[in-house]
Order: sequence, then structure tokens, then C-alpha cells
Amino acid sequence: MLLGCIGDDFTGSSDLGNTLAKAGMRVVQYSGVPEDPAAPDVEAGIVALKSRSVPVEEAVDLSLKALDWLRAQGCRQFLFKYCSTFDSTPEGNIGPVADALADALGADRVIFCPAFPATGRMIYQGHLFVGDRLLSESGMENHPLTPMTDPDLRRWLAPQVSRGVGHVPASVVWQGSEAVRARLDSEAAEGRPFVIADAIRDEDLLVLGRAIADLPLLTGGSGIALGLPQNFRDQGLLATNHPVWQGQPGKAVILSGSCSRATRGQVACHIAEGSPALELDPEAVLSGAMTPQDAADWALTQTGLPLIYSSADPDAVRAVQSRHGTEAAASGLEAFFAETARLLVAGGVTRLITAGGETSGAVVEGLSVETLEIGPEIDPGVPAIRARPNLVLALKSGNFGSEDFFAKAARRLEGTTA
Ligand SMILES: Nc1ncnc2c1ncn2[C@@H]1O[C@H](COP(=O)(O)OP(=O)(O)O)[C@@H](O)[C@H]1O
Ligand SMILES: O=C(O)[C@@H](O)C(=O)COP(=O)(O)O
Repeated sequence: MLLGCIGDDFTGSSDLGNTLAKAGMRVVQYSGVPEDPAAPDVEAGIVALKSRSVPVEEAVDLSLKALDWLRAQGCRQFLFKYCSTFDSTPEGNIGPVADALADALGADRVIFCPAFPATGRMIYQGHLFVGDRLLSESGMENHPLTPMTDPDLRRWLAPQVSRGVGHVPASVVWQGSEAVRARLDSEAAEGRPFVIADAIRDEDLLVLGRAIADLPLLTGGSGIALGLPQNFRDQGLLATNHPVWQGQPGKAVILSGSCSRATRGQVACHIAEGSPALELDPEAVLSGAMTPQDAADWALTQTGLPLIYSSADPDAVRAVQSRHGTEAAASGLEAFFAETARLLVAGGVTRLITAGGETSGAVVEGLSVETLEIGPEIDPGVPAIRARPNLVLALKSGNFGSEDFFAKAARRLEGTTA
């Protein structure tokens, strides 16, 4: 294994896997820290954790365990993948995890770059944009668990970390990788080893990728990985033939716990097309009046592509959270989706599409799937994944995917390219 990655959620990890696989690496995503060694032909291994919104100490502990395992697999470089919208709070978990990984690896300059231009995430003058909106006006200010209310990443990261926070502006990135390296050196020399890097276009990410080829630790969204496969290829380290993706026939079901704007649009599109949809009432789920068995029975008796969703608008989410508490509402709904997924797969479902990072993590953990083979891209940031000989998955990040994503994913998982 060449590149060792630690993802702070499951959809984000598959997003990273997508970037690396598209650029020609053989990528496997692991659910949590594996007990066994990796297969010998894995070039990039991604340990997917559910560490984005857990208490800081737990996130740090899990991430260090993942690092130990990846080091034992012989990795030469390590990447901490977090969300392209920098999902975190003033306490963490991006900063404390990065601090701990930097300590463990002796990293004296570390880049932070969540940019993902293909999905509209761009960083300019240290500020994160989503399309033509600042992060804090993009809808992310209403996120149920990590509301992002400040678009200045330097200001958002600083209280989370024990090191100084610097900046590589776009004007330096546009001068090329040598200039970026010089800037990282000068920032480190002035006590700012943690550096927010501007990136607006894929070309910028490729420049950054070349500049950080020799650094032990990188952090960012999947975009920061764009240039890394070429670094390994240049050293003659990548194999050229990889297993070919095979589609999976059989019953498909969608589970959506994401309340993000894009997902709500996809839910609306699915319903508008006349496809079967079951809206979960969080009160009924949390009181036990609606059980996973009820939901699974409903889906298994539908024809077409059934969708079970709790996705709701910010006001409805806030109302549920104020009645039950944010944590209890989230974990109750996630446990419901996990159990429903288990029942669906036991009932013969072979293609499962999940929407939402936390939701997807709960589902994959609930299914006890340990290794996920990354296949071809469905939409930017979302690959088809093989979980078992008879089970394929698409784990959609909340904000990713076109309006017709659900139907498209079902087709791609089946092996239909149209
Ligand atoms: N109707 C709802 N009310 C309150 N919380 C909800 C509702 N639906 C889903 N949630 C919770 O909101 C969180 C959404 O997070 P996640 O699944 O990561 O989606 P995203 O990728 O959009 O952030 C989950 O913890 C989920 O259980
Ligand atoms: O980087 C990204 O935007 C995604 O890979 C990701 O991590 C999204 O997380 P969720 O929106 O919580 O699914």
C-alpha cells in the first residue's frame, strides 16, 4: 500500500476513493480499522471512520489507530480526508485529529485544502465558496450537526488546533509548485505550519499535489488527492491492470437521512417522477411506532425503485432536535436506517443507495461490511462500490449528485452505463 488515508466519514471516504480510482489507483475502503492486513495489490487504502461528529478524544483515538494500521501496511504518505465544506465545530474534529496525526508523523508543515471544484467548492483568499455563495450562506449554516457559520477557514481552524495557521494564497499557487513549497517553508519558519491552501480549479489542485509529493501528512477534501496518483506513477510504483467493475442485477432500494439541500432536491425529483417513496415521521421512528421492519416490509413489496427518507427542511429538523436533543434524534434515526438496511439485504436487496454521510456510515456499519472495492464514478464524488459478491452500494454525500441521482445510481450499480 502506497497511500494511507483516513476518512472522517463513509461517504467522504468513498468520494476520495473515487478520485484516486479515476486517476488509476487500486483503491479499497475499509469500514473502521481492519484487524487483518490489506490485500497485497491495494495501492491506496482508506480507513473510513465515523469520526466527524463524535467527541474529540474518540475521533483522535480512532484516527491514531487507523494511522498505526496504515503504517503497518507500508504506506509512504498519509491523507486525512474531511468534508469539502470543512464540517467541524470550534472544538473539532478536523483540528485535533490533524494535530495528533502531525505529532505522530513528525509533520512540520501540513496543508489544509477542502477544495473540490467539480462540485463547486473553491477556496480563495482563505475563504470557502460553494458555487457563488460563501460557505456560511450555502445552506451549510443550517447543517444539523456541524453548522458552518464562518467561511474564513483560517479563522475556523485556528481555535481547533495547537499550531499556528497560515495561508498559501491563489497568487502563489498560480506560480507553480516550487512557489508553493517556498511558501510552506516560510509559513512554517514563522510559526504557521498548518496552512490553508487556496484552490479554485483542478489545475490548482494538481500544482498543490506536486508541491506536497514529499510531505508525510496531507489533509483536505478529495480534491487534494487529484495529483497524488501521478506522483506515485512518476516513481514507477503503480500497477496498470486493475479488476474490472461488474454490475449487479436485483432489487434496489434508497435510504436517505440527509437533510442537505441537494438531497432534498433529489427526493423531490424521485417523488415527482412517480417513484415509490415512504417519508419517515421522526416522532414515529423515535417513539418506536414505526419500526425498521415496517419500513423494510414496505420497500420489499414495492415495484420500481423505493425510497425511504427522513430528509426534511431545516425548520422541521430544528423542531425534532429541540424536542429530543440533536444527538438523540441523530442516533435514533441512524440506528433505524442501519437496521432497515440489514433487513432489506436479508430480504434480498442487492443494490443499496444511501444519502448522507452519517446515515451511510450507520448503514455500512450495520451491514457489517468490512471492505469496499471502489468502482466507477456515478456522479462527481460518488463511486459505485462492491461490498459483497451479491451487494453493491452507492454512498452519496449529502450535497452531491444531480437531481436524478437516485435513478442514475440504480442504473450504474446494475452495470448500465446510460
Ligand atoms: N427529519 C430529521 N430530523 C432531525 N434529524 C434528522 C432528520 N433526518 C435525518 N436527521 C439526522 O441528520 C443527520 C444528517 O446527517 P448526514 O446523514 O451526514 O447527512 P448529510 O450528508 O447531508 O450531512 C443524521 O444524523 C440524521 O440521522
Ligand atoms: O468532501 C465532501 O464534500 C464529501 O466527500 C463529504 O465528506 C460529504 O459528507 P456528507 O455531506 O456528510 O455526506
